[in-house]
Amino acid sequence: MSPSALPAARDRLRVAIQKSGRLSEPARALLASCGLSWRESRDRLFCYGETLPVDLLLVRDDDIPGLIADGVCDLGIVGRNVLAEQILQRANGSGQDKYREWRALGFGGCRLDIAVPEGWSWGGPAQLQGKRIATSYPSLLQAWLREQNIGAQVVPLSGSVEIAPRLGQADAICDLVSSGATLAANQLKPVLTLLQSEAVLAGPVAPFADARAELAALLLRRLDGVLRLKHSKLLLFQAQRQTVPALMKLLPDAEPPTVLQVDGADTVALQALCHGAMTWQRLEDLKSAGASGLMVLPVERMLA
Ligand SMILES: Nc1ncnc2c1ncn2[C@@H]1O[C@H](COP(=O)(O)OP(=O)(O)OP(=O)(O)O)[C@@H](O)[C@H]1O
Ligand SMILES: O=P(O)(O)OC[C@H]1O[C@H](OP(=O)(O)OP(=O)(O)O)[C@H](O)[C@@H]1O
Ligand SMILES: [Mg+2]
Repeated sequence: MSPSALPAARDRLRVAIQKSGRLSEPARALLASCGLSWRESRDRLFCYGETLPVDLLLVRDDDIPGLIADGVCDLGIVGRNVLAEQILQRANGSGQDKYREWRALGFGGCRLDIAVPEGWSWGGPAQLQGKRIATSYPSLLQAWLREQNIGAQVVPLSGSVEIAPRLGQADAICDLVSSGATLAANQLKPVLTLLQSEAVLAGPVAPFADARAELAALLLRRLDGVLRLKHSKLLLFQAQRQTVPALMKLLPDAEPPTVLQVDGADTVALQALCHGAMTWQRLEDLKSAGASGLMVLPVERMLA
């Protein structure tokens, strides 16, 4: 799109998410937990924001970076794997990035791995010299091969990459791995990780120059609050004052606690916001160190 065709100033924010697939439900749930709600359209492609002027566009995940680059959408939720691949592809053409990762969102985790037939004894990246590698991420793979100074042939495929070695199309593959079940089913083993991926919020490199700037800042503030509290719990307990330092050593992930005197004696009540997982084992360790009346409460929202 030429600069003159850029969309006019807008006072609503448009966020693209995957229409259907692995990221669609968690992306929607995350935005809803930021206080957004939408009126459903009949075609389920565009949802009008009701609580805030933030609309949703439901699309194929691969289209999200391009929609942001063209200014059709302001923000998008997409896998880092897709974003990184398209940033490289576009950089080849223009040398300029128009969008970037704004926040990692903590779901949709997977890796972009190189995998080889189980029968290979793996001796390191140099073993890929002169080999054919099938992938849906040709730019990321090409960039890595260049960096490693390995001459290998990249075989681009849009899907079912794991079957390529069995079909004789390639010697190795470079594809997304989560549980590893698909690799195992195809007698392949992972040997290298090129990228650790998760869903990310993508947005333009240049700041918004109209009302969208404030809306994006509001959304980011809420997102940060939600992401920060994802695993956080409020821990309540009682203890003897002299045991508090030892107990706090067991809570390195806690914010400085609020300490309240319970009676005239030495007993105090503590409340501490803990950011790590509050497992049974941790509660039992606290009890052994002198804590009593332990209670773990969920934290829904926080505004610093
Ligand atoms: N096995 C996996 N485990 C976890 N996350 C994954 C896995 N495979 C892919 N992902 C992540 O989820 C994203 C979306 O995957 P999905 O399979 O839904 O995409 P798709 O088939 O390309 O969908 P679309 O129809 O929107 O193009 C991927 O880009 C990646 O970030
Ligand atoms: O390590 P695993 O847990 O087995 O997951 C890895 C598989 O998941 C994805 O495929 P998907 O299931 O989305 O199929 P598709 O790529 O054909 O759409 C990815 O492309 C791998 O093939
Ligand atoms: Mg896709």
